[in-house]
Amino acid sequence: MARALIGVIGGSGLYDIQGLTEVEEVQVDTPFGNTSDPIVCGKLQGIPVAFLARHGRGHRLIPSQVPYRANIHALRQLGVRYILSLSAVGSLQEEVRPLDMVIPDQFIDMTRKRESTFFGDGAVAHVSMADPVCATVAESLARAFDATQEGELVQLHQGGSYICIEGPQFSTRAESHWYRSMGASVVGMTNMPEAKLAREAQIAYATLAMATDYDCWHPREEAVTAEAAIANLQKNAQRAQQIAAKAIQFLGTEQPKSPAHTALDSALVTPVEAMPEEKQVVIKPLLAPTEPVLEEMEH
Ligand SMILES: CSC[C@H]1O[C@H](OP(=O)(O)O)[C@H](O)[C@@H]1O
Ligand SMILES: Nc1ncnc2[nH]cnc12
Repeated sequence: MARALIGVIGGSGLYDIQGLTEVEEVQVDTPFGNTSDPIVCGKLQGIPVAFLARHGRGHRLIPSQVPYRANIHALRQLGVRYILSLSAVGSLQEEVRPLDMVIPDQFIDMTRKRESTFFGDGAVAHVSMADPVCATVAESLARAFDATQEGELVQLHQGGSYICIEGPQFSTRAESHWYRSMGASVVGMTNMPEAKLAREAQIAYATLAMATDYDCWHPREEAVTAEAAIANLQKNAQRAQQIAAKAIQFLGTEQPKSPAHTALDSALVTPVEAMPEEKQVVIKPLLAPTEPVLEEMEH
């Protein structure tokens, strides 16, 4: 099976990754069925990458229907140690203007209808979500933003909370004001439980969030529509590709250690041998060492 070091999950408006060579599409078998779309594996500047369109190519899946567990399990099976998530978001703060980019360092999970763990059914673990974003992956995105800047007005905001709603409807005005009162920076519909599952899979995760609108709280701006959000996202799509490529280069050459890589060391309560056999099939791949991928790359 193709192996990858870095996974890129492309959100709204980002259905492929440019510049991949040695491309191979794979349908990974998972205990949770199919991924959102076949995973596109290939190399970017010699670094093995796996790209997954979160909503499928053609944007067929609403946020509640994205098979988050299948997606993360499949990426882990491919050997992925770092995930770059690319996402459209609404801005909840005046200074985060539409077209600006944000690298959140926190998430608030307001989703209600999603399977959000690999555990249960005879296997118990409690991973820490105190710092849900890998600081090193976030840093690689920030460095990539700086390295690809061409004097444009797009600003990067480092840090801030991404509040994840169930969707697919956008928020009511009352909700939007409420999220602002919580101090959240941006609102989206997909990064939870994705980030939780990445942590359970011991994958370092960070998001490049692209502000497309002011949601519906702003006194002088129109309430968001999907049409307007996607139009603004498309203005940033090329830049997002450049940032992702550069971050992949940094991560691929530096291969930093992340606390996420050992998240289960202090979290696993049930010994693997005590788990029911069908559960071991789910959990063992999350515990498997990823080092062989790195060794292969060095030769
Ligand atoms: C079309 S705007 C709303 C849509 O875009 C975001 O998705 P993603 O994070 O995959 O870019 C947002 O969460 C909604 O699903
Ligand atoms: N205002 C908004 N709310 C939720 N998800 C979004 N994605 C882009 N804009 C959004």
